[in-house]
Amino acid sequence: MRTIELHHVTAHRGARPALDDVGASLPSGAITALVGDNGSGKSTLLEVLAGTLPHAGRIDGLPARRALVVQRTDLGDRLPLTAHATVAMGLWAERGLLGRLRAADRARVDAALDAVCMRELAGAGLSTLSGGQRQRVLVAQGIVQDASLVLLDEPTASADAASRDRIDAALRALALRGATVVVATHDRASLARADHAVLLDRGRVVVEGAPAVVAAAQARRAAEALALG
Ligand SMILES: Nc1ncnc2c1ncn2[C@@H]1O[C@H](COP(=O)(O)OP(=O)(O)OP(=O)(O)O)[C@@H](O)[C@H]1O
Repeated sequence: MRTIELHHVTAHRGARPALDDVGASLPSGAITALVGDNGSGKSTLLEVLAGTLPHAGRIDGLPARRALVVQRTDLGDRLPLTAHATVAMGLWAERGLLGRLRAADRARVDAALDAVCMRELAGAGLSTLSGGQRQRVLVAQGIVQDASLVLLDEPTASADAASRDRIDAALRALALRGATVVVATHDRASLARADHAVLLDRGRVVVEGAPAVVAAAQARRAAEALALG
């Protein structure tokens, strides 16, 4: 698999550009962290990569099999679904609306639940799970799709330290099997554990490179903003 390359990518939310002339490289077999303040364009970039938001500019190397994991910890309040059924929904795009799951499908769903340590709670209703557990189920829904590009919007936002570690380990396993993993995150530990990082500010790329370099740039900018009052 090859690196995904973005060239002069621009995308609008209403009349305003939410991404403005973005250039970046997303290596395969690696985790890329997207960081930046609220409203800097992280979610917009994920949606452009997922193909759910139109854009101008060029993206080379975008694979057909893409999975987007959104941050929706309120999900179970409205849908009477078990964790297992939620993960099985990840197979719909590939297999159509499923009736009875085949043994091979069930094995894939079980493996995805295993990857986030949620197999024991497979039969639990989403509404009975904590925010962090629901988030793990959504990550499993992303894993089950066997996508070459896995996009996750703040997958550890409402997770405790143990859930965060499990999610990060599951993302590492995806990268090890060759996937390009892109994670929008505000979590410094997740940034530090990534292989590559992109810092966005108001829709533009400020710096791209090693996580430590990007973290230092982010800290410098925060200190400058504080000094300016
Ligand atoms: N549905 C929407 N309609 C109009 N504008 C939007 C919409 N969603 C986001 N925006 C705007 O687009 C810009 C980029 O938002 P985006 O959600 O991509 O940022 P983000 O970096 O993911 O932020 P956060 O860290 O808060 O999730 C912001 O100016 C935001 O106000």
